[in-house]
Amino acid sequence: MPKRILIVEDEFIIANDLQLILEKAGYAVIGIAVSGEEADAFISRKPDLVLLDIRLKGRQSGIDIARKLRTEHIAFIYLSANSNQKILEAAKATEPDGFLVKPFREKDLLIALDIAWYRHQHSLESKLRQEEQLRKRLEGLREESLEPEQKLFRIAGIMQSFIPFDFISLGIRPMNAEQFTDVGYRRTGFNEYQFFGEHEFRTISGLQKSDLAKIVKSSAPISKPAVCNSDAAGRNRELSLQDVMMNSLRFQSCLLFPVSLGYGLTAQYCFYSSKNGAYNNDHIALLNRLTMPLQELAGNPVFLAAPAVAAHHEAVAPVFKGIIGNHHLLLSALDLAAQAAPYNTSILILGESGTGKEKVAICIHELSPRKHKPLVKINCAAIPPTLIESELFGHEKGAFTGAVEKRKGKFELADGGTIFLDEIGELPLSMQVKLLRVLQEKEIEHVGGSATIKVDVRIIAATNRNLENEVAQGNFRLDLYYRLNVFPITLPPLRERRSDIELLALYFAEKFCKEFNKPFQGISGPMADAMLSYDWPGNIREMENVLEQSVVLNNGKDPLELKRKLAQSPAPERQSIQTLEDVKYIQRQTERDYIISVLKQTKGRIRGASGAAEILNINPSTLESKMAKLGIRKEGLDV
Ligand SMILES: Nc1ncnc2c1ncn2[C@@H]1O[C@H](COP(=O)(O)OP(=O)(O)OP(=O)(O)O)[C@@H](O)[C@H]1O
Repeated sequence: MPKRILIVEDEFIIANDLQLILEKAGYAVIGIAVSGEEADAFISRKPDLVLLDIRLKGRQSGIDIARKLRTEHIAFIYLSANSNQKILEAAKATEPDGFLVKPFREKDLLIALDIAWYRHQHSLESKLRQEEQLRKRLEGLREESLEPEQKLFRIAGIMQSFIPFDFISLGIRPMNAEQFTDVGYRRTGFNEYQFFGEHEFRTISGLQKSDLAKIVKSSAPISKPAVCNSDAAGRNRELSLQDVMMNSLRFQSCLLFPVSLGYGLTAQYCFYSSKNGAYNNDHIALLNRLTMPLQELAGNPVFLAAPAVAAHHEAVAPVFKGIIGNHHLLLSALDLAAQAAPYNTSILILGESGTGKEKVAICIHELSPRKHKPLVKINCAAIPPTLIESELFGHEKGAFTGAVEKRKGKFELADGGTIFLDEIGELPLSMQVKLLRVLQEKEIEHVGGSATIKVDVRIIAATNRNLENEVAQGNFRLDLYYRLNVFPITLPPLRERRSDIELLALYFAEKFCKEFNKPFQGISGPMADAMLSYDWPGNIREMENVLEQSVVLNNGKDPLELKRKLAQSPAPERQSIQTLEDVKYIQRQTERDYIISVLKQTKGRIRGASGAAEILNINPSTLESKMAKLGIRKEGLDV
């Protein structure tokens, strides 16, 4: 059946042209609306996709219509000649499935439609599947005989990837006795929570038992879901428990969701986040759809008598093995990873060099049903452009000089499993077309061969580049970008999650002490201070190197010390070389120092005649990849 398109455009000639192009390409145009009011009538007929001009006749703009389309889950593409930044920002916030700047070519329109439909289908389909899973898991809890506080603990684990929170609580309103009975969990890691009963609520708020109960009793009961942000003006009402929590634990936003339990009782679920503006109508809509199971789970009056359990940390499952940290930015990224892992959706991991993109890719594979099949990694920057096609897709015997025998490519090797395309931003344009074909057709051809080979491979790509900029500069294909960007996950740089520095430092210190068989005597005060105030341009990889160096050069009796200043990399002090690790370490430092000195000589220039790559006689992409691995940043060279 042809896809049904609605055109919302007040310029008659453009609308007519669009209709002709669309019908020629096999789409069914269900109508042309010139205003929001006219569009409303067509939207009720549920088009598959809407082409939407931003400026329209009448009171409503295209952006107003877009908000409705979003809630109705209808795909839409903006068509606009408007480049006003403010309007573009507002348009972006409605999460369009595409954007075309007028005037555009027929070809651009058809590609945009194709991509928009693919993106919409994938995101909607996966959202629905995930929501179904969520409902089933919540309903499943009913069958388990769990203590009330265990129940909220399990609800927390199930909800965390859908509604981001740093704290979740549940209380029954109104409170009858002068007794505080709310329970809560503070998120301390991926699937790790600290229990909060009356004692913990009192400790963090500094309130007496009776004062806390009084606050809850005097807070106006809520009957409708509500979102509050810490920057909301005009707080002239009575202090509520949410205010106490937001102030004491410095939360920036909260979402209150009441469910009626009958007999005048309401269960109040409350989600708190350290991020301002973390909650929106989509979260409320999701909770509304889950009212039944949430009601049944809270409806047990035993909740009222939740025993005060001592604070405990509990790790449910080590799903993200070896990923250290509990900053909310990291945890939100891991939530997304856990959500996407079970499906075949392509994933794009974004983040600066050394933030853990590869590590997260490995975890996603391990969490997917493909875990018993291979995970094949390929660094697109490290392979010379002339070899990359045969590396990825394999070659026939004699396909080129040196191809002495037929060889399988990485895609075939990864069949049934996952391929991790690291530094995807470095992929030459000619290869980008071929990769797009694999994504669309799920088949490859050997270099020098003509037979097509079916492959079943899930793609996880990663980059430290801003791909949108690369697209704008013509270095990356827009269609491939959209295909890969179905599920983006951004890993925060270490300087944006400073609270994890200590945890990571201890983790690496202990790891290397074990590896080099040295007792761990702690980290010296000056080293800890320096690490906490440093910006870590090379992120976790740089920290790992720093700790490795400190352990290698430590005498096993004193606490670890910094062996070089963190801001720059001065020439290494001469050290006694006793083990193979010492040799490897010094080799790496020497290579790092040599590359830095060449880069300083070329004033940071890598490519072109007399660039660092030419002087070092290596490929520029290989040099960039080496720099990333050795934690060298052009910005930090001081040239
Ligand atoms: N959260 C973490 N906990 C512990 N170790 C980590 C964490 N994140 C990354 N690492 C370690 O830091 C190093 C760099 O991580 P990784 O190679 O995954 O980064 P990357 O973002 O893929 O880097 P690049 O962009 O340079 O390829 C690895 O040794 C990895 O094991």
